[in-house]
Amino acid sequence: MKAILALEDGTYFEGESFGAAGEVTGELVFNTSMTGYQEVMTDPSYRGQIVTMTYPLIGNYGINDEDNESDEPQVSGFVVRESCNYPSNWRCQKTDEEFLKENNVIGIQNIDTRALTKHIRNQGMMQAVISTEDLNPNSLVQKAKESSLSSELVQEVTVGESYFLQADFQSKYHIAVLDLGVKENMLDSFKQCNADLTVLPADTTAEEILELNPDGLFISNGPGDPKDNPEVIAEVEKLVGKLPLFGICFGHQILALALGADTYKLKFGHRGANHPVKNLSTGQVYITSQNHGYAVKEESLPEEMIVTHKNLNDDTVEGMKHTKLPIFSVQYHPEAAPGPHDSDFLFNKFIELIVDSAA
Ligand SMILES: NC(=O)CC[C@H](N)C(=O)O
Repeated sequence: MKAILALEDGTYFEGESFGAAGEVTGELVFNTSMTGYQEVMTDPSYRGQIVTMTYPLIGNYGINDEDNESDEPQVSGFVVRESCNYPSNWRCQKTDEEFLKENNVIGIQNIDTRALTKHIRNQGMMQAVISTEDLNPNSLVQKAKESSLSSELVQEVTVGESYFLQADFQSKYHIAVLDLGVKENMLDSFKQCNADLTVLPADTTAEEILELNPDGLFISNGPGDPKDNPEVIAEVEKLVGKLPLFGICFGHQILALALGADTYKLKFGHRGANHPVKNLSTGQVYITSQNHGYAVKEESLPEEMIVTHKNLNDDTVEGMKHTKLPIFSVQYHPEAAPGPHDSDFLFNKFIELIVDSAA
């Protein structure tokens, strides 16, 4: 079945429907990871976005029940050059197309994803629409223009009720997790560090968090513009100086805003599994997994916050820490699902910070 991908600037691409039929709008972004399409599809940070995979063959090892980063696919739409109909892997349970179809996610294939990506790199991220129903490019461009990224994406992905998770081995620490769209693999990473977790809805207040008496608070990844969440930022601000704090990606941005700094939107973001990040104090470079469209403004950081990491591609802030309090955060994804495991140790680093600050 024919499908069209149309962008708000008037550009459009004809392709073939794959996954569910219908029509969907979203912010068009690209991801350069060669593997990990299942983790990308199910990462709640992609809520509201149409994701283009730049690697040309997607789906070749299929989909399994274990690698999801959340309960369902989160992307609004999925764009590929070619989806594989005959995946081959011992863990494979279904094809990517079956997965999208059964979860009602609209995909499009046979797209020149190289040309599309170059276009987004030049023009920046923008709203787009995929349709199998309306095949009139002019009307589709109009629909893309009229759409916008929702400001309530966190409410769509956060947990309804808090829940408890036990550490994989001996329980030694208790970490409160502010779930703004948390990826499963972040929870797994903490569980492997002897941490019990209480996962909390995004509207949990600072008082409620303190009542749990946790050893620290982890602020998770999440979708959309961090500034669309003033209530969350205000509650995190109240916890500065009260608990050890660690933020990843969206959590890093929320933490920066809570400390009085500012964030801004990047032109086309960082989404992929090989972004080089430099630790400014050791000079060591890590290859990191990333997925973000916003970043922290370096010059807006208060004096007590220092930049610890920078992206070697564009010199943007990738990590920060407080000079006196046990607070640090990174923009990249140490849990790396998908991606390299260079930065796994950061989960343990938070535990060490908790131990040190209690001593
Ligand atoms: N992975 C994330 O947490 C993404 C954070 C934020 N939504 C951004 O795009 O910058």
